[in-house]
Amino acid sequence: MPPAPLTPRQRLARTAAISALLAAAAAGLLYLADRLGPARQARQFIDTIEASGARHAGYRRAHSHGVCVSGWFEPKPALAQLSRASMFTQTRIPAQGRLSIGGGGPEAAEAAARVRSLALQLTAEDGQQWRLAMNSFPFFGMPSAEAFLEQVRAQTPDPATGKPDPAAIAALQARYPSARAFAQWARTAPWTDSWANTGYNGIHTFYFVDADGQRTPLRWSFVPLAEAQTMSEQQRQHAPANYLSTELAGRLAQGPVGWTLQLQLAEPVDVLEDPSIAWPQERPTVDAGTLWIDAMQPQQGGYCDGVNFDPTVVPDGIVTSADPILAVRSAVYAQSWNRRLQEQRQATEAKP
Ligand code: HEM
Repeated sequence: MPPAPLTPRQRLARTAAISALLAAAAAGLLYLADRLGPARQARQFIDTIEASGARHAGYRRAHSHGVCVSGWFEPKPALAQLSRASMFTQTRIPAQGRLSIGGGGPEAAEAAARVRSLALQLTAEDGQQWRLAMNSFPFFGMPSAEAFLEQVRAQTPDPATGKPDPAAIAALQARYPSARAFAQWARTAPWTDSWANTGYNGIHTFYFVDADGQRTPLRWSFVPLAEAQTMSEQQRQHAPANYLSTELAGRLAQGPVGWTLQLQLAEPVDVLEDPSIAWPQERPTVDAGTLWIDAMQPQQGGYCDGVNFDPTVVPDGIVTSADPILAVRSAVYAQSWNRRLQEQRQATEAKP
């Protein structure tokens, strides 16, 4: 016997049920695309970086060479006015970090690296953390993660020559003004002779959120207290491989080294979500506290080796901007961290 025809009410209920199922499936797919998208992009990034010659088992895929450092941060009252982060009401915040050089392998010559870096992890008494990973350049060379991936590909040595294809590099510079500006910075910026007299820039926009929920867009830099001394090209070429580590150890034997945390406040015209565009120097700044480093240890076996200095780890009172490069960094660093920890575990298990 054929089924009885549906009443209008039953037809409506069936249509509603099918629509609900379709909506749930679509929402599920969107969720999966969102979850898998960044992870897939991160794997692609790390695979490309490794193919460019930077696969050093057990080490970071970038900034592989560095030392662990520790000390404390002394916030100024101005900081607690801009951000309600609980740590900014403390007089001292314990700081752990890592000083490193950009690119290169774990054995890279320290003084020859154009880019130097400072990563930090500040931990509040209530356990909240603020992680930062900054470089000595004042803006990023590429306006998007996709453009940066293109650059990593272009820098991959051609098997025939053992060098990157100069035409590919030139093409990138022709296409991206920020790449040209970066090359100009790399050619002309002073080469200081110490990690301690180098400045480090956050370059991404973050929001500081005060007790009333007021959001201030800003970027930060750590400006060295140590006097700048520069190195000539000849001095750099003849410096021992561990020049910066030895120099820092000598300084720390005399006492702590410091940097002022300087906040640069945005004007309404400033581009918030593109770290390849530096804000004009005349923007107002706030001196927000002092970082002191008083100890260092080798990264091998040091506590910083196992830390992922993901710059999107922020306490309540700091909010990341929608800068897409910042989001990509988070996924890529996790991928790099996973791979190196897995390799370290395998190496330990393989030991007799
Ligand atoms: C799409 C852009 C970027 C990619 C794909 C990328 C990639 C990486 C990777 C793979 C690592 C190793 C992470 C680890 O194993 O823990 C790393 C480390 C680092 N990156 Fe980036 N990076 C990007 C942009 C930036 C920017 C804009 C800055 C600074 C302003 C920066 C600063 C650093 C620093 C300081 C480290 C070393 C952190 C540490 O000592 O653990 N990176 N980066």
